[in-house]
Amino acid sequence: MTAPLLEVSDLTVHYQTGHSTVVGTSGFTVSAQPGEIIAVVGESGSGKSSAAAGIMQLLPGNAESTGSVVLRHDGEEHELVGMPERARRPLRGTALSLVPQATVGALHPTRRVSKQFASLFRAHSVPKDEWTSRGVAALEAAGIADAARVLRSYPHELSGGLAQRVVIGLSQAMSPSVLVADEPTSALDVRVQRQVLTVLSETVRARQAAAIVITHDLGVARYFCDHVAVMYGAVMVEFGPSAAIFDAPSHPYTRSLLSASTARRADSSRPATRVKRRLTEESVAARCPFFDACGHGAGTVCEQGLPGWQELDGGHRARRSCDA
Ligand SMILES: Nc1ncnc2c1ncn2[C@@H]1O[C@H](COP(=O)(O)OP(=O)(O)OP(=O)(O)O)[C@@H](O)[C@H]1O
Ligand code: NI
Repeated sequence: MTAPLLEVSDLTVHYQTGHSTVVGTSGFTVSAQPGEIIAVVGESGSGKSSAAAGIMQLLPGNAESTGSVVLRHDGEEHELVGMPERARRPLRGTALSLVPQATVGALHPTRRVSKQFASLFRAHSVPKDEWTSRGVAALEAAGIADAARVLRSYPHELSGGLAQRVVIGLSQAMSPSVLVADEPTSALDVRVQRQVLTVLSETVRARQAAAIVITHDLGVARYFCDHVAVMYGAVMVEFGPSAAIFDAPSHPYTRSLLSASTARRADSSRPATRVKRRLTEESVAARCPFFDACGHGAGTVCEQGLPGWQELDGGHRARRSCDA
């Protein structure tokens, strides 16, 4: 097995609010091999964006992160946590790239596509005489046939699908080893979403890069991603190959997430929203995050600390102590 491109260990993100410290994500651990796409799923507030921002080290001012995020790019190893921002900045876009949310706003509306490549290339000191050929190559890699014309176009002259290919071309123009996409397509209609994800997954696999894709869409996790991480209450509760997660979900939360999505498809009603607790490091460590919902009463094993990982088959694991 080759060394993973991304190795995240025990990543924790805390937010300082008025008088308390809120946990965004705790103990997030994942690694991605070349060509691998990992989905992160879970309900709103479960810590997906906190994990993504922690990996990118693009955190708001009131946030603090601990743990380790190791990135391998061009034969070099970079530990992003604790690295001074001026050393980290040049790695973004080149070694590690954030795929922006697929909205019209992802492209500058009044600048030709070529200009948007130019600012990227300038920022990363690409020689000027290579800008056009590299822009064309990046667009072609994103499946755009008439790349030279698209490069000269303004965003409003492009269809939504084409604009999205441009965004994906831009995010990979510097051949980053790792892409992080937080809900990349949630603003698009379903048909365009699938086109974008097809391009994204094909380009990542073709380049043998790796991607972390945060999504609310279980279909995306199932059909576009190799592995799935399931989050609940700021912690990862299950991880495994997509087929294992969808065919043999183990954690009671994963099961409820999958059955809620099936029920929603059947009768279009939404599952009941749970009351959110503000999580602290103590409350995360105290019990299974799904304790309130799984029905096992007080004093049971579920309440005796955060369950450790149980290894199942083929890299599939779940953080569970009870047999619910
Ligand atoms: N800037 C912030 N300041 C304080 N708390 C925050 C901040 N950002 C996130 N949180 C808290 O961290 C927890 C995790 O939030 P996060 O945004 O990571 O979840 P998410 O899974 O991405 O949710 P969504 O699906 O709604 O995007 C939540 O309790 C949230 O309230
Ligand atoms: Ni989010």
